[in-house]
Amino acid sequence: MVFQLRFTTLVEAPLTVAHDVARVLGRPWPWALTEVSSERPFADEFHGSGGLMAQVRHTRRFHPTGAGTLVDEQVEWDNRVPGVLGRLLDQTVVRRHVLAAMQAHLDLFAAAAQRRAEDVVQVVGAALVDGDRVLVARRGSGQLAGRWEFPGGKVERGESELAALVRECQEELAVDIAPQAFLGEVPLPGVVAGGAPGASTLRVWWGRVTGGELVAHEHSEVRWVTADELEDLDWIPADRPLLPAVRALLARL
Ligand SMILES: Nc1nc2c([nH]c(=O)n2[C@H]2C[C@H](O)[C@@H](COP(=O)(O)OP(=O)(O)OP(=O)(O)O)O2)c(=O)[nH]1
Repeated sequence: MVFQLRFTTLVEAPLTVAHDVARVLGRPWPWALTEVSSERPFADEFHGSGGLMAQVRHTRRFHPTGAGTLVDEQVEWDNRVPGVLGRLLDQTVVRRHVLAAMQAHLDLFAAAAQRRAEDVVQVVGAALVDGDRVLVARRGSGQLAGRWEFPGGKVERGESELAALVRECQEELAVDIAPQAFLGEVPLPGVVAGGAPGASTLRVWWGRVTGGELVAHEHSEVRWVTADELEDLDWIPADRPLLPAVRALLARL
């Protein structure tokens, strides 16, 4: 008979940090587990067995949200003792042990991930929408010059993500914006602002222009494009996984 418990934790950290800290902390089981799959920074799965639990299956999924990373964990196990006695043992001993161990583990994890996030540079991007079009910007200089991106930039220490988004749009485009909702998050490869390789992510919010005259202060070009024109642009490769969410947004507005 298979027993299971599910745990959901909201961690104030980007996807990469939540995933990496979770992996450093491991799992709260006193025996070794074998990695079955790992897809950084979205999921991992470990199997093992020990104590009263046979065939433990522990899966974790990391979902980006506007408030941080939602970590969805499932612990499944089979009891070594069959039948009614096994069910009784599960209710009185095993389940309580799993709950207590996971609770302590998750509290530690959430605090550690939040602390680690303070040292990781966060990049924010704005998908600015007008009617059925979204504003895209072509990077004017640097290694990624000529590639298309969402206007935005690095969040400064002590600054909120949305304050950074508003500031960057003012600096880069000379417009006031009203952020509307979180759209998605992708890991950024390589080093961002001298941080650890692969530690930063780009978190994109959609919004509307509420004032100002659009001027490309830092980009070589800005363009309002429809959903059908998105795919053909020469995007920064890291941004491509965000395009389905932008298309879906334009379709439903
Ligand atoms: N703004 C933006 N940056 C992106 C996107 N995709 C992507 O990989 N990046 C990367 C490029 C850079 O390594 C980093 C953002 O840095 P940035 O140079 O725009 O930041 P910033 O405006 O704060 O610039 P600065 O202080 O260095 O002048 O994120 C995107 O869609 N928008």
